[in-house]
Amino acid sequence: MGSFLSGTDSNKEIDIPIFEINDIPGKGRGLIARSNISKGTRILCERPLFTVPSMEPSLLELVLAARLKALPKASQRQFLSLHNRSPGKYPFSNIFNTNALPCGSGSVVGGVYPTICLINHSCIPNSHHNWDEDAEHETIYAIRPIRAGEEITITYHQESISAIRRAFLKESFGFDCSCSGCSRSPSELQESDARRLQIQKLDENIVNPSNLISRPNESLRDCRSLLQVMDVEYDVYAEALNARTYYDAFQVCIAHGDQARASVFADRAYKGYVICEGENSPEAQRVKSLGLKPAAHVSFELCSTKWKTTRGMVPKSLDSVQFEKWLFRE
Ligand SMILES: C[S@@+](CC[C@H](N)C(=O)[O-])C[C@H]1O[C@@H](n2cnc3c(N)ncnc32)[C@H](O)[C@@H]1O
Repeated sequence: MGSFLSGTDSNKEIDIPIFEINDIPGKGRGLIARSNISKGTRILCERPLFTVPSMEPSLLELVLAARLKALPKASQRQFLSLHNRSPGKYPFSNIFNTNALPCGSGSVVGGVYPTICLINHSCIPNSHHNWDEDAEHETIYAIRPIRAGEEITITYHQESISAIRRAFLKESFGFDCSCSGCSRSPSELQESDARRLQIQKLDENIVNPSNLISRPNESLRDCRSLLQVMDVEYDVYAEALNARTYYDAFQVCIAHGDQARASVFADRAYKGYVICEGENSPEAQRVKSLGLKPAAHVSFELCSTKWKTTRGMVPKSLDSVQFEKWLFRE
């Protein structure tokens, strides 16, 4: 448990860790890049000390005490050395709540890690954390180039306006966020908030089943708008974060029988997943195979066959502007 695998560059094993653990003014410990790290590099891969589902505090304290007791002494020390944002009653639960990362997006199960739990937060992070259910480990990938000396960051909280984000970080983790996203001027923050609200709204529209069934053109248009807003809000980070939106666009197309566009969207989703989860992640592999065989998806022609195409019907001679228009049916 808690075993640490070194970072890898372009899937090649590196002997020297590509980061060091330092004290960072105002943040406690954190991870600092020792050398330049390129986008798509696996910085860390770690098994959890343990995983625990969410439960009410007094029960959690008992469960954690039992889990800790079952660990080797060295791992117990690793857990106890993690930051506790509110010492006092329920010490194990408070350490767990300060550090646990969900085992998968939206999961109620959390895992704690000796090194990954030392990574600090940024609202515009340079790295992405991902739980691999099959391998039962958490990975950290660089989602943009990171310079030597720069802090490695992940996000503890997604997509909300700065006031809500900052209140959540204060309440749950006990700090006032001063990341590059939160340190923007008031007018820039206002613009960023407007984009984040738009991102939330578009996300909700895209997953709305009635749009998918009867207004797929609208769903595709929302995917296109979401990609554009993400590019402005997240700049060079967006390429990795956009994987999910490309996969949504894939699902819209395949539900109406359009294998040509679906295969292009799957390829783009795959490229994003490779950056933030690695070539061998289950999601990257699943989306890669859907790019080759879109009709294998469970929703193939689920809503209609009105957009029916074959995979071979992707146009070859369009310039990039025309190709995007074709892709999003504009
Ligand atoms: C998961 S721990 C991260 C590692 C921690 N810095 C340590 O020394 O162990 C979360 C805690 O780190 C600190 N932290 C994380 N991100 C921060 C940030 N952007 N600014 C200030 N403190 C931060 C807060 O004290 C938070 O409760």
